[in-house]
Amino acid sequence: MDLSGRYSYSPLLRWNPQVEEYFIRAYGADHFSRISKALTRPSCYSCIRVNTLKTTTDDVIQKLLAIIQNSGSSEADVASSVKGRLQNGTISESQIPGLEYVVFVKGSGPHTIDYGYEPDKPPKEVIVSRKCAEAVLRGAQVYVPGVMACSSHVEKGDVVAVSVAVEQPTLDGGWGLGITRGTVLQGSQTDPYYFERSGLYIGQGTAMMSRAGIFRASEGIAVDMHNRIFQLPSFYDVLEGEIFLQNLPSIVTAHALDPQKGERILDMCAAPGGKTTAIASLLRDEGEVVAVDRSHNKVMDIQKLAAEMGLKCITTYKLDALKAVRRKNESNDEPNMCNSKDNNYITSQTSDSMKLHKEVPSIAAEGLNGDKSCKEKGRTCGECGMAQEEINALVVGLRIQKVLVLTALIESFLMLPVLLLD
Ligand SMILES: C[S@@+](CC[C@H](N)C(=O)[O-])C[C@H]1O[C@@H](n2cnc3c(N)ncnc32)[C@H](O)[C@@H]1O
Repeated sequence: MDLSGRYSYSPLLRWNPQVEEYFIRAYGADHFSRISKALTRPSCYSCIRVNTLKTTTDDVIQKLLAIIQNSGSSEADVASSVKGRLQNGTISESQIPGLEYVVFVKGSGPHTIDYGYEPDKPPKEVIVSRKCAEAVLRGAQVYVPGVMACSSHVEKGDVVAVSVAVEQPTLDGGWGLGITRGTVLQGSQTDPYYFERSGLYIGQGTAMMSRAGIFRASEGIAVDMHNRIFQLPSFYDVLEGEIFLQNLPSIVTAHALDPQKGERILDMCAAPGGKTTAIASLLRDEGEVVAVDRSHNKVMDIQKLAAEMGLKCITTYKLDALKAVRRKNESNDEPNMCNSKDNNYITSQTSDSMKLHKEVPSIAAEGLNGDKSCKEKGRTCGECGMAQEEINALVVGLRIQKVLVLTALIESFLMLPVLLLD
């Protein structure tokens, strides 16, 4: 193997043969090969949603430009400051009609990185998880939980080459990483994923902790990435509450839902609250967004984001959406199920009694039949007896669920998909 080529970023997608054949027929071989290549790269721009309840697009652009101009100028400063993160970006307002509250910051790449490879002296290395690598390719630093393995004798301040270990097929037919967190790398072919990681190096950084520190700490930056294959700005801690970094398809989702002031909208897999807060902003904080997530901590994340953005119309619930809806004639044995005389309500079936655990009123399963009369203003549905506003909540909830499915697919294509070496 040519070891100088090993320290590069040249991933190849391997498709299920049937899927590949289908796409080649649909797109033609050339087009499909370009699509496959593009899927191994991050988006070439970052997308920011401006919180128009707090500020304006122009103001955000001005502030970002000012941050660039006023940041420190010493080399160390540049590496860690916003200037360092933004200087390669071009900031522009979205030209998409209706999305004037979106700002694009252009990135650059792929860049060639000299990892200082010498035949007898491999560079010190850090292996990160795929999720961590996806974030790094979008401008993030390497945080402690993302580190899977590290060379021996890495000390704070050492320069390290960062590569990604992508999940591989397991013997039981599933997929797995197969690296024990904390593994020591020797820089030799006996290292885990040595061959698989060839061509999967995403940049070079400075270790912010020693090897022992990285695996002892529970949070914090493990590697400050100063030399990246793709340079996209990080907006961590920048203009908090005024902007939110969000993929364009997610922003479009909320836009397509067309929330109107006073509406009640249900978001059933809501954390961390990107679309929830986008919807609440479009409502101008007038109405209600019922934001549901099955994880307690993630519900707290939604609350934190809503508070940061100054949004008050968001109500959060810890709730498993899959177990949430029960039909009128189903039996109700569980003590914590809420069931009124007229309607079955969405309610969490988890048995704990966390603070967040409360019934979501007024959203009934019967709305699923989509009776058009239910949607007419001021009407009560003859079939299920629900007031119009209650049905609206569910209908809108269904609308968003449909769009969310689509978005999830688009988003997954925008992220680094499962990469396998050919
Ligand atoms: C990709 S995230 C959603 C992103 C979010 N819509 C946004 O725009 O910020 C998926 C979320 O769905 C939640 N989730 C998955 N299954 C769920 C279920 N059955 N009920 C409620 N939440 C669920 C997960 O906990 C996770 O927080």
